[in-house]
This record gives sequence, C-alpha cells and structure tokens, in this order.
Amino acid sequence: MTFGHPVVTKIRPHVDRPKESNGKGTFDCHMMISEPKKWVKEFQKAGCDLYCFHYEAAVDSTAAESPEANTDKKTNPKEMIRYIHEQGMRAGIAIKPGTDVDVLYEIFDNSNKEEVPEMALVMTVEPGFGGQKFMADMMPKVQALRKRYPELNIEVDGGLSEKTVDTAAEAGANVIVAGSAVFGAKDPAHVIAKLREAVNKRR
Ligand SMILES: O=C(CO)[C@@H](O)[C@H](O)COP(=O)(O)O
Repeated sequence: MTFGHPVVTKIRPHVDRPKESNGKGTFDCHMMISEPKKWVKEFQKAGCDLYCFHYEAAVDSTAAESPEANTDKKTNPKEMIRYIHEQGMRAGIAIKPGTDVDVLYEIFDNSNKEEVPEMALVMTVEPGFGGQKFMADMMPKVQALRKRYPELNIEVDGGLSEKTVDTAAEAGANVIVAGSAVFGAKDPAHVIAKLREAVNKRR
C-alpha cells in the first residue's frame, strides 16, 4: 500500500462528491494492494477522501478469500466504485504500465454515475518502489484519456519531478504524485510550487 502525495489536490468541483474534504486538500489514498475492497471502511474511518484502487486488483474480495469456491474470479471495478461512493468517499482507478487504457473507457462511459470514478491514475513506473525512472511512453494513455474526458482528473505516479512534469502536464495530467523529487529536495516547497505551476499553466 502506498499513500500518494498529490501536489495538485483540487478535485474539479463538478465531479466532487457531496462530502467535501476538510478544506486542507484531498487525502488521496492510492491502494496498491491485491484486495482493495477489504480496506475501504478502515480508510474511510481514518479520514481518506479519495480511495484509489488498481483495476488489475479489483477482484471480489469474498472470492479472493475462498479461492476454491471461486469459479469465475472476475474483475469487478464497478462494484468497487459503488462501494467506495457508498462510504462517502470519491473513487479513483489506477492502471499499471502493462494495462491498456481502453479498459477504462467502459468504466468512465457508464451512465450510472454511482459507478463512475472521479479520477484515473496512469502509473508511470511499475508499482513497487520510489525512485524509478519516469516512463514517458505512458503519455499516449494520458493523452487518450484527456481527449475523451476533458474534465477528468488524471493522475500520474512514478518518476515525476521538475524535469518530467512538463511532459505529463502537456499530455493532460492534472494530478501529480511525487515522492523522491519532493522528499529528497532541499526545498520541498519550491519543488511542489514548480510541479503545481507546470499543471496550472496548462489548465
Ligand atoms: O509507489 C509508487 C511506485 O510503486 C510511487 O508512488 C512512488 O513511490 C513514487 O515515488 P517517486 O517515483 O516519485 O520517487
């Protein structure tokens, strides 16, 4: 599990859930875990505003607990999104580098708004650890999402820094996760300001 560090935290008002955050930004929890449904309530209690799970991991948790009883372990992100919304949080859905962006279209095109997340997260490194190299070849996914959903919150995570943020922002990302670039900086506030600036000048 990792906690994202979104430096651009304003979720666009028209996609906001009724329960607003506390005015101090959005507590965006990126759940890089295999059974994301298990932790939804715990994280809601802990103050999470936006619960982001992986498309690849959205397997029914009951089925995952009893594999022998599970004959069709199928991905069910819609159920996850509805469940997150029912707990009063916003939902995000993440895809790993090897996952096609097309899998998200069915999810965002759904006419049932309770099953539509407020954010898409395009991983720009393989999930695992900080300090990896930004994968610029993920940008076509961001561009495709931005073209199809002009108002969507699109997050990128992995290898973002002052050097790479322009590429991501130019492609259409408006929520930037940065680990080592911020926490390893002499002046984290300056880096955060630069990352924000890169996004804001394109909005
Ligand atoms: O958890 C992950 C990747 O597994 C990311 O959230 C990274 O931790 C971000 O760190 P940097 O790439 O910015 O150092």
